[in-house]
Amino acid sequence: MLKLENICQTFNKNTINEKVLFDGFSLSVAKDEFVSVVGSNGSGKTTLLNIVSGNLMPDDGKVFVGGKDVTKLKNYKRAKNIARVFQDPSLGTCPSMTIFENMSIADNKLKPYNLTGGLNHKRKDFYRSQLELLGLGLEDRMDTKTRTLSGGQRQALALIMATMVKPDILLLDEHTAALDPKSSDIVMGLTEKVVTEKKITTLMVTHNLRYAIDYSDRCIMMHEGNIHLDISGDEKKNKTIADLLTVFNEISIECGN
Ligand SMILES: Nc1ncnc2c1ncn2[C@@H]1O[C@H](COP(=O)(O)OP(=O)(O)OP(=O)(O)O)[C@@H](O)[C@H]1O
Repeated sequence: MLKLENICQTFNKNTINEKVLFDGFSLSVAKDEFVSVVGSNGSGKTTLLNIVSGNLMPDDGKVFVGGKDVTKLKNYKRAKNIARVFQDPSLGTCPSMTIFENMSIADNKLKPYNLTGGLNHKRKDFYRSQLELLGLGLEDRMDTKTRTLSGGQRQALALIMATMVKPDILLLDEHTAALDPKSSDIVMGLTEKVVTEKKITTLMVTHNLRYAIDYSDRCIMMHEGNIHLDISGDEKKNKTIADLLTVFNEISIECGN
């Protein structure tokens, strides 16, 4: 479903701050696979998501989604097929609009004039059923402005909005990092439910090693723009957080951190 081939990316080329991040980076993600991406600060996780979403055009290499070469496609065009939930709960929803208005906009995503499409009252029952999936009672608060929701509720809503029109790929960019431990667990559980029920190919960047092991089909650990560890199946099942931490520390020691 997703393929990155020989990606090269250097920041601040030919300056004293030159940073070669990717030098022939490749990754393939199968359809419906849920991949967690962990790694130290600066290892390239967010840049990887930016390259997939089209927010950053790599210096070299190719990006394929569903077999189609999207390397030259701008981010707003890729948004039809790729959805993203960010770390900051305020980025996924419009705070001055109600839950219903926010969902109408997300629902009209693929229509040509989505802002003028207006509110689709005929779809209200569908929106309600989507919100019911969350089990947070938001279906009874559809006229509530989203700015009055908690961070966890907003992230849960952002998740539903991002997946309401099923994307080919869902990018989760540390989407639980700004939440308290309980809300974070709730949103992570909801993520698993939504992604499994809707069968969405997912790439989740997280610093939470427990989430990385427990919720994904496959876990990759990045280090300095390379994949240092790539585990799935029984190999992943048998790994503990302590095992992952050991690998993490080994890399850091090699680096002299
Ligand atoms: N626009 C940019 N200009 C210059 N350098 C950049 C830019 N974007 C990323 N970098 C550099 O590339 C490296 C990887 O950054 P990236 O944000 O992808 O790491 P990360 O793994 O997501 O880190 P974190 O866990 O801290 O979010 C870092 O050294 C960063 O400073």
